[in-house]
Amino acid sequence: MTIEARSLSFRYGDKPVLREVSFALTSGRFHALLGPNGAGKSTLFGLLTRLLALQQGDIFLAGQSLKKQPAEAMRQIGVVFQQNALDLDLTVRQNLQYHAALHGLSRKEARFRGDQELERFNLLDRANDAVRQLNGGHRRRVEIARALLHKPSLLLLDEPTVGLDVASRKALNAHVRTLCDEDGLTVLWATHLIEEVSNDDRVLILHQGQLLADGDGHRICETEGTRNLAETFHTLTGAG
Ligand SMILES: Nc1ncnc2c1ncn2[C@@H]1O[C@H](COP(=O)(O)OP(=O)(O)OP(=O)(O)O)[C@@H](O)[C@H]1O
Repeated sequence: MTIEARSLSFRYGDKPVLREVSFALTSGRFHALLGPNGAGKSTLFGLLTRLLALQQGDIFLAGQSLKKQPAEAMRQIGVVFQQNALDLDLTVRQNLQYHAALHGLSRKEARFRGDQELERFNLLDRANDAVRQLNGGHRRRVEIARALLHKPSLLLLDEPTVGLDVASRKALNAHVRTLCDEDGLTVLWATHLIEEVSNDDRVLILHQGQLLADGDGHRICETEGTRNLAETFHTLTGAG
């Protein structure tokens, strides 16, 4: 399942934040949305998840406009926002079950799906622990497991490694990549950290609300005449 943005522009008041942003993600691939702080990544996520209302342009999910089929379309999407959104005082399992109920899963299904995801994320033994007892990396894993409970085909992650140490960042990034390889999940991973992006990824570089590059990492480097993505990112945005 793919998502396509067509000519998205967005402003807060009279401040333009996104300008004519267009792209189409490829089903089953890991896509890195790379942009410095303030580039407009979270705003773009807000539009893709309908937290923000479209102002200009449209978004298509599996060919259907979000304007026409919002509820149906949203069932295909799982989201992990930048801010941790788990209830720290509930257990891991309770957090998952609560979220599953919001998606209309029965109690039995919720328990089954929750435990299935926890097992896959190597967290089943922590199911009865309060989230507060988990380290940052494990909390993020629970959030991703939660986002996958309703079996979406597209996973959006907005700077999911914020606040994690280097080892946890690497592990989380690697884990999400396996979800693409093993489950055919389409992933859009927003980050300002070049080390989370690989040359083989599809890379979208956003800067000051404009998409400056979109393509396979190595191709972008060829086009820009740069040695690697870090240099490309720096040349295009001044960041990195
Ligand atoms: N609610 C808001 N009202 C006004 N301006 C906003 C609002 N939210 C974001 N902005 C501004 O819009 C621009 C893009 O912000 P956005 O959060 O989308 O970028 P980002 O790439 O996600 O950056 P970060 O990683 O720092 O969150 C920034 O200049 C930000 O200050």
